[in-house]
Amino acid sequence: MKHILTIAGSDSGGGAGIQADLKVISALGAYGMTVITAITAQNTRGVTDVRELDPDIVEAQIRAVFDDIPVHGVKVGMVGNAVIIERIADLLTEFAPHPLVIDPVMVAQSGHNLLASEALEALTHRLLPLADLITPNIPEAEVLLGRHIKDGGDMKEAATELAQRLGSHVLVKGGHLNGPPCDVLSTGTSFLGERIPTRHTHGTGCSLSSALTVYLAQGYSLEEAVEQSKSYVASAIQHAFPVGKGNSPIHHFHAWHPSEVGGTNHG
Ligand SMILES: Nc1ncnc2c1ncn2[C@@H]1O[C@H](COP(=O)(O)OP(=O)(O)OP(=O)(O)O)[C@@H](O)[C@H]1O
Ligand SMILES: Cc1ncc(COP(=O)(O)O)c(N)n1
Repeated sequence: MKHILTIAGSDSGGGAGIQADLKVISALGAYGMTVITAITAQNTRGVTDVRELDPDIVEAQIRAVFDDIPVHGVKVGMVGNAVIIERIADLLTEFAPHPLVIDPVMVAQSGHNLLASEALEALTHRLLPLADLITPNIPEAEVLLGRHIKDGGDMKEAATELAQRLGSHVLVKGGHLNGPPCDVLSTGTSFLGERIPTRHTHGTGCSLSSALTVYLAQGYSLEEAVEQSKSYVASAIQHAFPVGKGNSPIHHFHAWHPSEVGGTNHG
């Protein structure tokens, strides 16, 4: 059983962030550990408040895990601000865990900012270069590159250029473009899926990066890990059921408890 650590923000609604990560890690047969960087007051309708934690308690959590428990893979999600980023980067340099998957979370699906604007510099120069794999969605890749991405060709160029700049593999996720969702890896491989017509996709990005961390830790190749993770997330979207009045999370434990209402356009 692999031990996987997620360093991310808490989502009180249970659909994204630390809560989604822990569900994915457990559903895919690994042991999950958590370092919380920020607490969000959040539900299926949006984020109403955010508190970033003191970097000392972020550091204490990371040290508590690494001092005692073998870590077989780390995923990083919402990191909040530059001071927390610097601290995490120092500690990940010290402990050097692999695989290290970083989801450069910037804005929640609901539109709330999850990364301070002054933190971009620290993210790109201190944290992202430590990653084995970075998983930006299209708006995040646009911010990292400083240009617009409008189609599959642009996504391919973006993945290759970011990989060269940051010295890691990059998976640009295509959920935000119209049509069948296609994710593009910096190795040149594209992963085409079928678009499931539902608004219940809260936490898909968090879930994909957690799944990638587990599969890579379990010894899958990069391409296999993307294939498996995409297929897991697609099934979880397919089985999503409404839990609130807004955009509900995906169903992480669909393999054990298939939902009867899961599927399309409900809610
Ligand atoms: N409606 C959909 N049907 C099938 N797959 C989807 C759908 N929407 C997104 N995906 C897939 O889910 C994963 C996450 O993609 P997306 O581009 O939405 O990332 P994200 O914006 O970080 O996620 P989030 O929506 O949680 O912010 C990708 O593998 C993408 O292809
Ligand atoms: C704590 C936390 N981390 C990440 C996300 C992004 O997920 P989404 O884009 O699905 O809102 C979020 N909403 N909250």
